[in-house]
Amino acid sequence: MTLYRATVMDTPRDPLAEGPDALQADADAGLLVRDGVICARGPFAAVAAAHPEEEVVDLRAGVLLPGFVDTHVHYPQLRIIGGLGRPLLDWLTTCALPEEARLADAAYAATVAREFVDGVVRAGTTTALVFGSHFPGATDALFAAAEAVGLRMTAGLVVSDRFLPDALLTTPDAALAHSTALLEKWHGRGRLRYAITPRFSLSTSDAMLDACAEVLGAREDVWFTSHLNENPTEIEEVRRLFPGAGHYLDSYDQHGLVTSRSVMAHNVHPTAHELEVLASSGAAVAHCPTSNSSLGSGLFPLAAHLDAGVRVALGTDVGAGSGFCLLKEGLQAYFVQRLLGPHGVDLGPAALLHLATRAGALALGLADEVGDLAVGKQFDAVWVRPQPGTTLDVVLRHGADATDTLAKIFTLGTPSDIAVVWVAGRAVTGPSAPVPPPLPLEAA
Ligand SMILES: Nc1nc2[nH]cnc2c(=O)[nH]1
Ligand SMILES: [Zn+2]
Repeated sequence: MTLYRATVMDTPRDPLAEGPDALQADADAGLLVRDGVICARGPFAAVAAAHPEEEVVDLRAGVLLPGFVDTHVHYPQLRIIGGLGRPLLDWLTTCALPEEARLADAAYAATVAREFVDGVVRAGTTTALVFGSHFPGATDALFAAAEAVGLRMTAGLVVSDRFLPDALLTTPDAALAHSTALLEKWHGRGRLRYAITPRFSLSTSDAMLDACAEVLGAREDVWFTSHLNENPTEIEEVRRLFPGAGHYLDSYDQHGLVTSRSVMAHNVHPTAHELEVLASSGAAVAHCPTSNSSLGSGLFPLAAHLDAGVRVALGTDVGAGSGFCLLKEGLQAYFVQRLLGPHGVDLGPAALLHLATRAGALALGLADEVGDLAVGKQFDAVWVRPQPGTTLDVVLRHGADATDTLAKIFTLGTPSDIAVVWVAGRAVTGPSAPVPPPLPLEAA
């Protein structure tokens, strides 16, 4: 067993529903971890007195937070982060899809998979819902890389049968066969799960969405993810392609793909009826604010989602998003709501922490295991410990209170301020993390 001594902050209750007091902030707390699970939490002196023989890890020089949960990120897009200045469909054609085609090369895909998982955990993400590749071998490499590092990951083969370059297309039969094979190999293995992943309605026929529904229907515990209502031109095209659908969400819903195990990315331009359907089905929305800002997709109507009772969490949407760190997404979510003026939601630091952690765990059906640092949860955690002398280090020493400290972490924090990341009690970054084999200098 290990006894961690730290300032601990988490949000087992929802500050958006209950107000900023829902922030749980414990100065000089003791967290006792056995077999990766938190088995005691309280004032350090009390926990230490009850367990005098345990090894103590002193983390008082920083702040301990729950591991971040990224509910929307694309593995094949790591190397094209930074493609600024284009709207969605132009960006896809120019930046994303040519790079995604390169993952046909198994060696290239394996290298990118390792770079991706490494980048994700270094940013403090311990749980992620990941868009895989259009290629089964490359998606297999992603699962293997996540397993090697220990990332808690839900992912799947991305499937499409129209609109994209030929190299990225498949048929409904092949999609069914390859998805099923990957699902059978990886779903439920350690911390890995499978998600059915049609790219978006624009690139999938009704027959392909039927194939997706067949895989989803075969298992109770498999997940579904796709894109929704991101950009006005995209929405118009979907309307044209699915004349029988009442709206964009309906193009999925008509195939039984909108359930409490569905996570829909973006939803920047929803109709009232779509919000009703999302709420009544229990589906969640992955809000990706740096992506929405970079592509000029729009200002996310968070208030409308919350008023309708739709579950919302955060996603980085790399490579349209600007990096893997949920701290930056939290800050950008805050900015977007500010820019909405009276229509924006007042996102305080506690709400940002909730969106970056427990809200994601709830969206992924994992809130009994992760998302906060309560007794009984997995020890998935990040230790925010900036290098001495950095601006974050300086301002953290002058935080007025816990909320102010958290505000400073979201405002200034970057992956380089995250000193250690644990998944299920095991360090996956930091000094005691296993050293992965070196990457080749040049991709094959
Ligand atoms: N942001 C984003 N939207 C998409 N819609 C379909 N594919 C994508 C993608 O790769 N990124
Ligand atoms: Zn996306």
